[in-house]
Amino acid sequence: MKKIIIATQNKGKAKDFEALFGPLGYEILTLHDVAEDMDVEETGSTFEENALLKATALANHLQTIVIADDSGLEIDALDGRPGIYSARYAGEAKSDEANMEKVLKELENVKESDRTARFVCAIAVASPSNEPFTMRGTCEGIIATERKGENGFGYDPIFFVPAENKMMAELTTEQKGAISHRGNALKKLASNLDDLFFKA
Ligand SMILES: O=c1[nH]c(=O)c2ncn([C@@H]3O[C@H](COP(=O)(O)OP(=O)(O)OP(=O)(O)O)[C@@H](O)[C@H]3O)c2[nH]1
Ligand SMILES: [Mg+2]
Repeated sequence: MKKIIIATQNKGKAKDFEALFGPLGYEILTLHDVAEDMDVEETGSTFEENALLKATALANHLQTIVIADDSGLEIDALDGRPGIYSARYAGEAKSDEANMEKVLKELENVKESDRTARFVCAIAVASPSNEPFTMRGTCEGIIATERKGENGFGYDPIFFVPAENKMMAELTTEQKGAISHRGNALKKLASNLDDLFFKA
């Protein structure tokens, strides 16, 4: 099977990528498979900058083409926070539970019509020989007042998707891929994956 390397430590993201790329005939490898110790500091000020940092570091290390994903949740009532700090919003432990708790508390007195938010995903593709590039996908939603659903990761249990009338964590991985920020960013790539990764 053709292999695609994703520069991520996040197992939830890896699952999303598998659902998106598996049906197209690709196997997903992550940092856990190819460079267990690699931890790139996310010092950029945008999703794109951080995705490029992660992708170029691993592409240089492995001398092959790789993908990275930098993503997060922008909440309008919080002026776009947690944004690029989504993974560590409640501290360096990167706890999904603590992050959701913090968001719910900050929105305690915010009414439903003001709880609009979006997931943003920047995908970067880097290789030893070509200029790296990025693409972005988004997914609009509303922050609920309590958790619901068992699937997904991160803030999925508190992110209501009006288009599906369900929480993100109530969707299967395949359903999430069809409408998510990650899926939307990757759609732009999927049609020329073979050209990019497996040129003869
Ligand atoms: O509910 C969610 N559904 C999603 O689909 C989603 N995508 C991103 N996020 C949040 O944003 C952080 C990314 O931060 P991030 O891009 O730095 O990734 P990360 O640090 O988790 O792993 P890595 O890829 O950097 O190794 C994640 O941890 C999550 O908190 C999501 N939450
Ligand atoms: Mg990260």
